[in-house]
Parts: sequence; C-alpha cells; structure tokens
Amino acid sequence: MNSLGIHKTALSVNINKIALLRNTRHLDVPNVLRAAELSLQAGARGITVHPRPDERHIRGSDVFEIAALMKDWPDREFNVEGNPLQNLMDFVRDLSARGLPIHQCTFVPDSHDQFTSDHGWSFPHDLLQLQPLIAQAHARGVRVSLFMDPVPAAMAAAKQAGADRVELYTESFASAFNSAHAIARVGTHAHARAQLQTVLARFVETAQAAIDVGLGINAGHDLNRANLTEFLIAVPGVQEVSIGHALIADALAMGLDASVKAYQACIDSAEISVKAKAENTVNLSVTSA
Ligand SMILES: CC(=O)[C@@H](O)[C@H](O)COP(=O)(O)O
Ligand SMILES: NCC(=O)COP(=O)(O)O
Repeated sequence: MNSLGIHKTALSVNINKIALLRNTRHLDVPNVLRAAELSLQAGARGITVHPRPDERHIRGSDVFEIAALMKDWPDREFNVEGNPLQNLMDFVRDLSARGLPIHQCTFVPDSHDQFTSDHGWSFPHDLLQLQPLIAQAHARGVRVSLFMDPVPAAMAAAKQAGADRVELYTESFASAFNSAHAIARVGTHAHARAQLQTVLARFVETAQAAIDVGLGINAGHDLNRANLTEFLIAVPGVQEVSIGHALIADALAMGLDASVKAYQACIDSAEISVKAKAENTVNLSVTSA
C-alpha cells in the first residue's frame, strides 16, 4: 500500500488454458512449465492453476512441477484453486509435506463436471464445513481466499469462516461491461451503461464490506484487457487479479510476454488514475480548509 492507501494489484496468470491445448496431443506442446516461467519473466507477480478432478487441463503433475519452479522465484506467489471438498486439500497437504511453495489456495465450490466456475460459496450453509478446511490450510502456512459472488452481506460470514481474503467472482461485471460497450441500438446503450454502473456499485459495496471486516480482496473470472482498468478504478483495495482465459487468448495473437505486459499496463493505468483522483481529493481538501 502506498502513502495514499492505494494497493498495488498483483497479476497472477492462470495457465489452465495452456494445459488445455497441451492435453490435445501426447507431445508436451505447449509446455505448461515454460509458460509459467515466461509469465514470471514478463513480470507476473504470481501463477494460478486450477487442477480440476477430471484433469481436463491442469494435471496433478503440473502442480508439483510449477511449485518446484516457484522456488526459483521467492518474491512471486503460487495460487492453487479448487474445491476443498474434492481434491484441493490433497495438494495443500502434499505440497507442504514436500516443502514446495503454495502461498495461497482459493476455495471454489465447483462440481466435478462443471463447465467453468460460475458461482461462489453460499453462507451460512457452507460455513461449518469450510472452517476446519481453512484451519488445515492455515496450519500449513497457506493463505485462504474464498471465491465469492459480489454480495456485501456475505463478507462477515467469510471472515467468520476464517478466510484471509475473498476472490470476487467478476463474471457479472464482465458481462455487463460487454453489454454496455457493444454497438447497441439507440436507447439500449443508455440502459446498458446504467446496468453496468449498478453492477459495479455492487462490487464496490462488497469490497468495502470485505475491507470493513478485515478481509483482503482478490478478483477474477472473465477479466480482460478491455474491462480490467475500469474494474480496478471502481473497486477499492484489490490485491490480486487472477486472469487466464483472455490473457492466454491474447497471447495467441501477441505472444505471452507481450500479453502479460499488456495486462500489467492495464493495472498500472488504473493505479495512476486512482492515485491522481486521491491526490486531487487531498489537494481540494487542503485548499478548502
Ligand atoms: C475460479 C475461476 O474463476 C477460474 O480461476 C477457474 O480456474 C476457471 O476454470 P476454467 O479455466 O476451467 O474455466
Ligand atoms: N480466479 C480466476 C482465474 O484464475 C482465471 O479466470 P479466467 O481469467 O480464466 O476467467
């Protein structure tokens, strides 16, 4: 956090989709480990993987190979996502037992055959089953982030469960952003812009509710180069964005190094805007005193 109380948002590159392409041939091409290394060399502050039970993309072996790579990058973070009621805790325990780094685990309530992550945890229903699992991760020195829908009232329960952070599930923002920026018929555009502001307001309220109870804030899902800066300008205190699908798709056109740097530029742009707004507020309060 800088002197104006502005967090530097860390970019964690999710490499699920590199593994998805790799799994379509028995050639180890593209190489998942190399993609992780290139992302770190390009400046990514972390790597995220989501080893789903069906291994449709990230395999168990990938998790241990990337963790071993992260030992060479002590100032970067490894974030492993998954359902702690399925296979995630096995990775938390095994990585820890082998002395391999895992800085954060993100609890995601996905079913085995889910197309993609599309909802967060439900409180108070999930609270009692999550508490001991969060404690197990903490006992191994692993930060816990809970994948959550933007519901301000759920933040207190996430804190009560023992979470360190919440990851705001940003699909509803991405969808509203697309609608607002689509070439719309006259009249619908104003409605779409209003709807985007309504959705953003919900994320701002949720982030403030998380801050108020002492939770850190991550964000992710369907973030891209078009919507990332607007989200980070609007939503306070985002410490990490984990981005995969769009970043890897962009890499197909511009290369992975350039894609990572382009997303970092979106983060930097948001920070400059937020800092300028904060300095302007300070100046105005001084001149009006
Ligand atoms: C939890 C989340 O939103 C993503 O990190 C998730 O990893 C996406 O999973 P797929 O890459 O399998 O769509
Ligand atoms: N937690 C979100 C993530 O890791 C990547 O989501 P996406 O950018 O692939 O939608």
